[in-house]
Amino acid sequence: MTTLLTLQNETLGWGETPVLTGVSLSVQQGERIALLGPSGVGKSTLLHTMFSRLADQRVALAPQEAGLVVQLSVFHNVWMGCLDDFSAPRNLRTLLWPSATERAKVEEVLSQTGLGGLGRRKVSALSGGQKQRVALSRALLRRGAVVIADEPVSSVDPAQARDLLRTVTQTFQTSVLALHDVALAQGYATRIIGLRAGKVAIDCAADALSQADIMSLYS
Ligand SMILES: Nc1ncnc2c1ncn2[C@@H]1O[C@H](COP(=O)(O)OP(=O)(O)OP(=O)(O)O)[C@@H](O)[C@H]1O
Repeated sequence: MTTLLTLQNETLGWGETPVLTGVSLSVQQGERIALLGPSGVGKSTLLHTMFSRLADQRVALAPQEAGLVVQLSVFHNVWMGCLDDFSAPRNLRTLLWPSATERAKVEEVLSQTGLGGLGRRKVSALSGGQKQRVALSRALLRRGAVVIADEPVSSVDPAQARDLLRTVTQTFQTSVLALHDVALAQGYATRIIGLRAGKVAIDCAADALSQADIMSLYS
């Protein structure tokens, strides 16, 4: 088994303010990890730390606020996922005159996220759920060893959320997703990390946990 990152008794936070203390965990290649816990407990904080510790890997990131440039088209926002694969002049050319091949590559991932045919649409004209799927499409186009995503399907319907997580699983060998839907998390994850009151309260194989075990995070 290959270990991608390890945290050992670490305090995580922003500036002087600790959010999580005594965090010890590692992420192994091939795991599908769901990060659960009440709002504000520190899921994004932990994802941020994991992302920064994976600097030697190609990581696709879908942050909670999506990080989209809403004045640009869906195509351009998705293409951003692979900007660092190309030179600045090539990226400038793509910004102004995307080629048919580039458009087709993006269209392929858009069809996987239910956004087929919307490449030329301005992101500002999309719904919240569509914007979320643009952010996920950008991660899918990027590919990489790991995907880190913060509530990537919170604004889409349950059936679509399951389909999208299946696509994520097929594209990435390793994934760490913050989720708020416990049933969705149990269906997707091989491992669940649960945060409660500033600590890692659960770190366990998903199939070894009952619904009640998980709900204790929220009581
Ligand atoms: N970029 C940031 N700068 C400073 N403080 C932050 C930042 N992001 C989060 N925090 C703080 O860290 C704490 C934990 O927030 P975090 O976003 O990690 O929780 P969360 O579990 O992801 O919440 P939610 O489910 O609501 O997204 C909060 O007190 C929050 O204000």
